[in-house]
Amino acid sequence: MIKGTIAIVGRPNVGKSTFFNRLIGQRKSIVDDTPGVTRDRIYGEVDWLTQTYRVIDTGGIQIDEQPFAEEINMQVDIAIEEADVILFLVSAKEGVMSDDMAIAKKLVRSNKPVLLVVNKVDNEKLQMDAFEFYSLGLGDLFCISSVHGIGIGDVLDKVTEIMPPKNISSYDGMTSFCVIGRPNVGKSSLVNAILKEDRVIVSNIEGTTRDAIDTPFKYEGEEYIIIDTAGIRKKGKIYEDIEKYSILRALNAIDRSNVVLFLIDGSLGIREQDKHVAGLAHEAGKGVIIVYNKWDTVEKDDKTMQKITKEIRAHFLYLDYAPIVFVSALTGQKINQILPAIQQVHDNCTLRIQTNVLNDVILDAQMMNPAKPHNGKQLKIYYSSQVGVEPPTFVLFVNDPELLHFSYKRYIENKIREAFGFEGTPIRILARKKS
Ligand SMILES: Nc1nc2c(ncn2[C@@H]2O[C@H](COP(=O)(O)OP(=O)(O)OP(=O)(O)O)[C@@H](O)[C@H]2O)c(=O)[nH]1
Ligand SMILES: Nc1nc2c(ncn2[C@@H]2O[C@H](COP(=O)(O)OP(=O)(O)OP(=O)(O)O)[C@@H](O)[C@H]2O)c(=O)[nH]1
Repeated sequence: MIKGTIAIVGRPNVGKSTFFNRLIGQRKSIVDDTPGVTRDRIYGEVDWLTQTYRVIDTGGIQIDEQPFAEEINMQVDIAIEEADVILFLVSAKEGVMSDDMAIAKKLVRSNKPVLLVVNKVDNEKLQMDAFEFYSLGLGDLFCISSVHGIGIGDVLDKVTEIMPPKNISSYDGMTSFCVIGRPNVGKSSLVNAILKEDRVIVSNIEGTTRDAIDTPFKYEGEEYIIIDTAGIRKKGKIYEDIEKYSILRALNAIDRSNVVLFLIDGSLGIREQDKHVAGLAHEAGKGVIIVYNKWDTVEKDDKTMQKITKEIRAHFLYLDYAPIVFVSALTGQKINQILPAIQQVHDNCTLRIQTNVLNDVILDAQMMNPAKPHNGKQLKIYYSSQVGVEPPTFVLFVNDPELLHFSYKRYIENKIREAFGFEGTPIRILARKKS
């Protein structure tokens, strides 16, 4: 689980993206395997000791035709809004610049934990030069060289030390969910339809979901909470028009949710941008429900639903576990299917399978269809056990983890799903060598 968000800020050319890539380095290749996810990504994850943090490179958030000072200003605003800890990057090669001072001033006022990180300290001489950054008034400094990978661990140690604890436990016992989707798919309308009262402003102008907060409510004895995805409050429309920023907002909401509703606009059908959104939902390891909205606008006969289901499956192969519901937020058609679906999916996300029952299924699967030998070596699964929930995570104890190939893992996953359901939740399967 993500334990907090780190944002990198700094003026251009101090080495933010080099540092960012260094942080997310070893995980990048895994994440980039998800199809449809933006390649020039500005967010990633870093594992440090036992924790996982989200990292944002604000340097990648740009607005067209904005004066340069405006742009940095916005990047710092976004970091202050989104991050739990801010890493302020400066460069020992260039020394203190006026833009550094402007950023420092803003950060000091923000009351967020800030670490001053002096980059490009490639040698000892530059280390001496770094001292001038004490003049920025941000306290201790961390000298690093992103290119050479020096000093990064000390920064992450400090991040771990000062990261404020996440206050997610207040939502214990409730099912939290968020609604994500391209602009204008009907997110606010759906929230309103679920709540049956106008707590969220609805309008047909793109990017108008604002000023909402997490909304708890009760339905048939169960407690739910809708996690808000609104943009920076009252900072103006410009922020909400930035696609990369809306992705960050969605990530933040997804982190805090048990279940994600991924909305598609039925009046337009599946669009390219939907793939980015779907990728976010899938990567997070949360429960996912695909909601095909504006069903009222679709001309249909008795085959339409089947046809669209096929289309959705073909476009979002990696979300094959997610149930699909067809609704109209406007007319209220089939809206009553949503909360039961959320509840069911959340139950599946937290389902625990008894070890002996699980082992029966896995051993049967293995007997029916043993793994194909690889270089003359045959995979053997001795036993397995479920080690986690949200998402359900299984460890297979095997003779050699290298022998567990993607297709066989897929086969085992399908057998687990056949036996236990798990609709709506991704499943993780890991292989360990039996000791
Ligand atoms: N010597 C040295 N050069 C570095 C180091 N880190 C980054 N650089 C170089 O500094 C230049 C700028 O690096 P970037 O990572 O693109 O900087 P940035 O802050 O992301 O720049 P913008 O994208 O303009 O915001 C590149 O030529 C890097 O190779 C370092 O630790 N030492
Ligand atoms: N016909 C029809 N129109 C809908 C439905 N749901 C939403 N709309 C309309 O679609 C438009 C956008 O709805 P919103 O709920 O504001 O969409 P949103 O996704 O929150 O939009 P942003 O805040 O821009 O991201 C409004 O004009 C809604 O009335 C639906 O089920 N059927």
